[in-house]
Amino acid sequence: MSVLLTCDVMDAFPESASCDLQFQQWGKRKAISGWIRTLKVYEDNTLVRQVLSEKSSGEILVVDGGASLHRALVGDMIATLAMDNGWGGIIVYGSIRDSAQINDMDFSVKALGTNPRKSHKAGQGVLDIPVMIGGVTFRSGWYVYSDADGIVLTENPVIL
Ligand SMILES: O=C([O-])CC(=O)C(=O)O
Repeated sequence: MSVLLTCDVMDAFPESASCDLQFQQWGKRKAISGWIRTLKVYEDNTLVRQVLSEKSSGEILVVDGGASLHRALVGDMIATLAMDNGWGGIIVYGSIRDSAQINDMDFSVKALGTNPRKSHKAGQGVLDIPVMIGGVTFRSGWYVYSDADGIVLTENPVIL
């Protein structure tokens, strides 16, 4: 099934929320879309792993990691877990590691950058709260399109 591209969504609905932040992208799945789940953490990926351990019908986990480039919130093990559980992709406002391995996966991970330093495991964080990233607010239950050109949010899936 082909996924609607961010440009198509913006051309059809120019007032849609387009994230200005320039993320890096890893994984072979270059264009994804899906319902959003949000998670806010800081240098602690316990809840990232916990949420992605749940089965999903293609949702995209948006992790607000406070833009920290100091510790990786996702590595190849968590990315594999997410893919195997049916998640549509992961967007991290922070860092990842094992980026070369993730790049070879049939999955999509976006993040600000990479750091090999591992995350804390204290279990702190908040699930399903609105998070503001790159000038737009990601909300659980909204819809997201993500591809090589950017990230666009809509309240519901766009039908063209
Ligand atoms: O377990 C972690 O903290 C992250 C990681 O390296 C992985 O997912 O492979």
